[in-house]
Amino acid sequence: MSKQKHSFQAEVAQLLHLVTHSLYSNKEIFLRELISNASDACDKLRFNALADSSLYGDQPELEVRISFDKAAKTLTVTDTGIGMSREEAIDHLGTIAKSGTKDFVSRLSGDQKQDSQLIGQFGVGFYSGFIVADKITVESRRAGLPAEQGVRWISSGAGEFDVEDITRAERGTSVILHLRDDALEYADGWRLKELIGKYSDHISLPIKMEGEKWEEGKEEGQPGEMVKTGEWETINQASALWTRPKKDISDEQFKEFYKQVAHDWEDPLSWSLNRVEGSTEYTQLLYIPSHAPQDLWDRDKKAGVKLYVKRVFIMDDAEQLIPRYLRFIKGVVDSADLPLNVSRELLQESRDVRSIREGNTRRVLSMLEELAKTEQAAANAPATADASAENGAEQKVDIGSGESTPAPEPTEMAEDGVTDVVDKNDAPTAADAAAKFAEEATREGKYSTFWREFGSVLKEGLGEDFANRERIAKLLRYASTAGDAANVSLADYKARMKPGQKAIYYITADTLAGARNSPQIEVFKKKGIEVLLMADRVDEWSLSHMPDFDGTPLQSVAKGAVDLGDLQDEAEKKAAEEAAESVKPLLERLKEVLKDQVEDVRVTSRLVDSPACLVVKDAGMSMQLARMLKQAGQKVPDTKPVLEINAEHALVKKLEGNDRFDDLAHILFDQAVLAEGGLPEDPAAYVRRVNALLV
Ligand SMILES: Nc1ncnc2c1ncn2[C@@H]1O[C@H](COP(=O)(O)OP(=O)(O)OP(=O)(O)O)[C@@H](O)[C@H]1O
Repeated sequence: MSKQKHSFQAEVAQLLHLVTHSLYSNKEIFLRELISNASDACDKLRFNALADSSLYGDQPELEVRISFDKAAKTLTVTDTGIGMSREEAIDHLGTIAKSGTKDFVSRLSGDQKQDSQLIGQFGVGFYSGFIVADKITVESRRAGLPAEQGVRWISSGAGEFDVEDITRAERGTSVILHLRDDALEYADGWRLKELIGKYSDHISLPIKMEGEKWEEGKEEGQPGEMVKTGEWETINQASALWTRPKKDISDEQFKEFYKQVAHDWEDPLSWSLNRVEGSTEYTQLLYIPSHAPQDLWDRDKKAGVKLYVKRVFIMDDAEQLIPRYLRFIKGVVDSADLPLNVSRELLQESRDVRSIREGNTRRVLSMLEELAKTEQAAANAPATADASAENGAEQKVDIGSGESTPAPEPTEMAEDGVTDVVDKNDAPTAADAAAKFAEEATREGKYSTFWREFGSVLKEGLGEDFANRERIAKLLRYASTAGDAANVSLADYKARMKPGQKAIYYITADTLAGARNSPQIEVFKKKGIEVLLMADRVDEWSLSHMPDFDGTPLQSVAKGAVDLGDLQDEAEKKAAEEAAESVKPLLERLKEVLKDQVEDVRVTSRLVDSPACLVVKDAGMSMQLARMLKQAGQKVPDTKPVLEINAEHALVKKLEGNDRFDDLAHILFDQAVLAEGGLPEDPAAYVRRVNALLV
């Protein structure tokens, strides 16, 4: 087929524009991205060849070659991987298949600072070539196709690309970058070797470059030069990182490996490498990222743990290896026991896989406990204590058996992971944004960073992982009435409980401000009883799976009548009983007027400044959760709330004998709905009634 012009998918064109404009100051990452694609392509071939070894043809080696031509101003990355057919080149290099891309591009604002931060989190893969090249030629042949079915793809990154058929003797792909004049430093052997060492040393494939040697000038006075020897030399260590002894792996290498497997630009918060022996044998290298991906809330999103069997890549995102509530974890599991031809279906049934998943879960929980402990220790330490701990030093867990408690290594100062920021236009860049993020993460403490980014997902574990519920419970953090911080653990709360207090009190609302100012907690505030404030969508659901913590029941203050038990003195109890008695006729009248809206009307001692509030029955679903489910289009049982009134309040006292009783009763109810975060059923009627009072 002859040459054909194609247009990029709209999002690709937009992304390309941003890539070349926003990532300018960290341009060298393009090499990591291209080598990483080359390595993925080799992994894919190796995997497909398990079923069909003829795919190797007469070219059994899997390798990456990097070459450059100073005179032609080109840099070429060639791999002997799976390659691409014509259709694949059009599809894969002209569209972005990643989920969340549309959403991602729609969030780009045109503001360079914000956008570069977003791009940094998204990862740009192949397109990063355009940071240093004004034209890219890709030549490829898919494994198994004849030489005449090669393809050439050419684009200058401006909206269109050309595709034509070529004859290509070798299987695999060559990406030829036509370097921009300000990127000629990458047509240099030393510079390339330095970058390969920095970014790709951990890749298990050999990355080769043609050797060079110094040759003196042939005639007197003529300068000497480096000339190519024609021999290809392997530049990297070419052994999978997780197979090396821990002591031989530097922090930089761990971080680089993370960036490759997670497609992230920022350093991880923590990692753990372990060789597990026992009934099933495997190596796990797990990372906790430092920020949430775009699609964290997609519960069907595949987990980010890659499966290898005896060093052979089997699949990305093997969801069976990690429970869903830990879907943010990235890394690699290399099993010694699973068969090479293992399928996703087989994984579901495998006992080995179950025990790997349990081992991974325990390991991640240990890593989180370690982060929390370090942060707590730093917070408790006097100001002069070990500065490295306060600075959010790296958290690493030593290699060892999977069942051992991970021992943190001696700590070092955290690095920002960005070494070469050359800010050309004074504009903030992805690298700046990453550095700023790292600085913030350091300041707030790593566990707090983790909690801010992933806490809501971890909470799902209360309902999903019964066996580890207690460990998860200890990792929970909430805002509370005791202060402004949102890092109160249940253990902290328990330690501060008042004498006689029998429950851990909490309230859920649509927002933290709503929870903090809720009438339902007035008496708690007055008495100085701490209440945990929750505004996460998963809070109520997750807590329904945790009736108690460490033997103390958890009690929603918005459910059931408030019973402060021993926290109320005799005089208070007596006053409450008397008040209830005296307003009985009023309650009856209110019940009659509001019978369509409420289940019951009763007097409460929980209110101090407000006239009324709404609660649900003990086992009922909170109104907030019911609202949320309704919004999500789900069926919710039609239960009515209970209206509780404050017999001491002037408005309530005014009700008695008032000739506008019915209107006031409705206003009282609607205001309680508003205070709880809802909307009156008939807002216009509410406004009319209030206006009638105002004139
Ligand atoms: N060297 C290569 N050999 C074969 N296919 C390739 C090669 N480079 C890219 N591709 C194909 O092009 C697709 C797009 O590559 P790109 O780097 O943009 O995204 P990605 O690798 O899927 O994701 P990421 O942005 O996370 O790296 C790849 O998924 C792959 O199918």
